[in-house]
Amino acid sequence: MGHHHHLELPETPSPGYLLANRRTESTFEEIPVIDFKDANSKDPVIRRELADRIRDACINVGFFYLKNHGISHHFITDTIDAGKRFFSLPEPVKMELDIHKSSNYKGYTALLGENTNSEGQGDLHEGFDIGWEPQEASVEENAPIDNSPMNGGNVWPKDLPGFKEPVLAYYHAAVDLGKRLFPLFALALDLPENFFDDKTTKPAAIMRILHYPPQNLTDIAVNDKQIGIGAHTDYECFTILWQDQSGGLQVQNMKGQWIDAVPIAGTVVVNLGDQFARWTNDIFKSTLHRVMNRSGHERFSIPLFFGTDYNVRLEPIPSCASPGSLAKYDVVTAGDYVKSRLEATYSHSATN
Ligand SMILES: O=C(O)CCC(=O)C(=O)O
Ligand SMILES: [Fe+2]
Repeated sequence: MGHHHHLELPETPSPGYLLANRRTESTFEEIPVIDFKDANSKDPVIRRELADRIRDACINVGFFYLKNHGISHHFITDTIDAGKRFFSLPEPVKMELDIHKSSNYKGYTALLGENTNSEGQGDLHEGFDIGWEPQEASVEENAPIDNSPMNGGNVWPKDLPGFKEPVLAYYHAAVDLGKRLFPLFALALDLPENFFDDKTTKPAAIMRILHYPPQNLTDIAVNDKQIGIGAHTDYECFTILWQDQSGGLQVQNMKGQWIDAVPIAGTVVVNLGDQFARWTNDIFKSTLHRVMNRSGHERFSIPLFFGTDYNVRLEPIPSCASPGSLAKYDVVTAGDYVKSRLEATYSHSATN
């Protein structure tokens, strides 16, 4: 037969290296700690070694702790202090910033306002959400206009002096860390270090301050449908999560066991979200996690969800596609994906 008479598998620029090397049968019992001090190294061999450790965590766990992450301690404590002052305002004052009033999911989420696991009955936390905003009003007046579904500014509490500044300072410090992580994720995927640069031009980074009241132990036994945050995966590429010392974050391994992500002072948790799972055909894991605050006291955390620009299409990258294999996911834009997940999360508390 002639050499063009039968269907040929499409050529891909890379031989599905990561696909061939994944270890789907492995599971994890603990979450690795990765030292980020090497991220500054001028030596590409050292950066490569760091990327290899990150790759291993991304393929096998989807979670890792990062130490020497570069976010100054006072940015954290000042933001938690600000959050405590905000959450102790009277409920009607907080509800003036109700997230349901905003077209782009910014502002206040009341207790039970979210239902992160669709099988749950509402999450036992309250939260305050912001997105990109320059730190000083005078700079970046010409910041790129974002016409995506998530477009729009932040809302801030009136009459709460000293709130916005520390919160924005933390936001920018965490966004800077996110910008340093993207090149390492690229390396981990055998892509050029700058692969994500043109896909992350206007940081699609949503930050939350979360407050979990202590959860009554008896209630948990009776009703496991109302926990701090129901089992879910995150929606973006990755999340930079600061958690206080209360504990309660749990991560599901491939055997379905819940592994405690025990707080480790001086670290942040980094976990992958669905955008990376979609880029990589699930070779990078977007791992299920939840929070149950059984500490007996209040718990605070600060997740920052770091996605690509909302107009970027989530297409499988060559190192994660094998010739002729079907992509696991329909290609959608990052903005449409995040918005659809947020709609589902908040729909149960919508008033219309
Ligand atoms: O509070 C935490 O530790 C986790 C929060 C979380 O998973 C989320 O907001 O997506
Ligand atoms: Fe999460």
